[in-house]
Amino acid sequence: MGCSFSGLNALYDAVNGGGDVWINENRYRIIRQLGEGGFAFVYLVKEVVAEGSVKKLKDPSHISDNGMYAVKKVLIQTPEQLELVRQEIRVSSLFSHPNLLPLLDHAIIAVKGTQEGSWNHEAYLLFPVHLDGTLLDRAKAMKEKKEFFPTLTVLQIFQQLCAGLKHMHNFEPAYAHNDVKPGNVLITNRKGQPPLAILMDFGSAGPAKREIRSRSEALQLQEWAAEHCSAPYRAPELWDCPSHADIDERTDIWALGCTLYAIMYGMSPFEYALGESGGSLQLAIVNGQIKWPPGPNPPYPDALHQFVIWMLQPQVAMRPHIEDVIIHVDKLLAKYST
Ligand SMILES: Nc1ncnc2c1ncn2[C@@H]1O[C@H](COP(=O)(O)OP(=O)(O)OP(=O)(O)O)[C@@H](O)[C@H]1O
Repeated sequence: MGCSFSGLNALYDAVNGGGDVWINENRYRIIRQLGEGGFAFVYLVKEVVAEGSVKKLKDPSHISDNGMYAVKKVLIQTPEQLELVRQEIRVSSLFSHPNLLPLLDHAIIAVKGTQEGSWNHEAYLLFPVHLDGTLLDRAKAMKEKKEFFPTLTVLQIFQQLCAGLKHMHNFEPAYAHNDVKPGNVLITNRKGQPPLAILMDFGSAGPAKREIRSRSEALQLQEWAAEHCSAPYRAPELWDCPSHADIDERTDIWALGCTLYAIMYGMSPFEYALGESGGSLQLAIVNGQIKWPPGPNPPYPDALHQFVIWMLQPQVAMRPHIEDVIIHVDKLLAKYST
């Protein structure tokens, strides 16, 4: 799926009252908005099939039975934003795994800017739609109701995230997702099966290994991380990077540890610092100061708490790789599924 760039490839259909989007040869009717991000809106769309026409998606295994999809519209105002979207498209196209959201089609178009003679761009990215929302929505709703996922469900969701990440970490060269968090996991309920967990949003993903060899490289990395890696899930080495450091995909393992905690308790283990007067998220993270919910009789066995602590090693050299994490989650699943 190469990066197409043409005013003809996709165009917002003004003639039809702005209700339709074209992505290459396929036309989609916008049903409603599903969510929004920094410069993006995500819509539920239904494919408009002209009589006698045949659906032309590159990978026919992703053709939806009911014609429903998600379209992400990204507003692009600077060359840097255009390069970021192109990067997201390139990276998304690299992977094919049941726990990673596939990019089905895309188009980038030029649109007239507000100033006379100026041009901006819009990107349209087509994905399978998952209408049950994100892990963040679910974990927050449960927290409000003071409910908890059963231990087995926590592990089943977590195992799927690990499987998706392993696919990225084992890529040649290794890729890091760089923004693993509950808001980037789509959760779908399935009858008689554990919920399906799918990692999405590859806007921050890239080759994982970086050799930092000077103060200015370290500061550049911190600046990049401040923009791309959500603060409560950001690894210590991305907050306070030494002038000589070998960064690798274990930044994702840190975020994964925070995400396991969030599946249980609805927030990052460091988010408490934001609510404390004089509290500092960065200090809590670089010192690895996890706060567990107070009170006796925690809803989860100590083995799950220890699992989180093991992934949240502030020193990268001590932090496990994805293969180690998978061995451990498999062991816990065997233990708690009986
Ligand atoms: N395939 C999908 N199916 C259903 N809902 C989706 C889908 N993709 C995205 N969404 C919804 O749209 C929201 C924003 O999507 P996404 O995270 O990709 O945008 P973003 O601009 O990269 O966001 P952020 O600024 O948080 O990184 C998600 O939180 C989710 O609620």
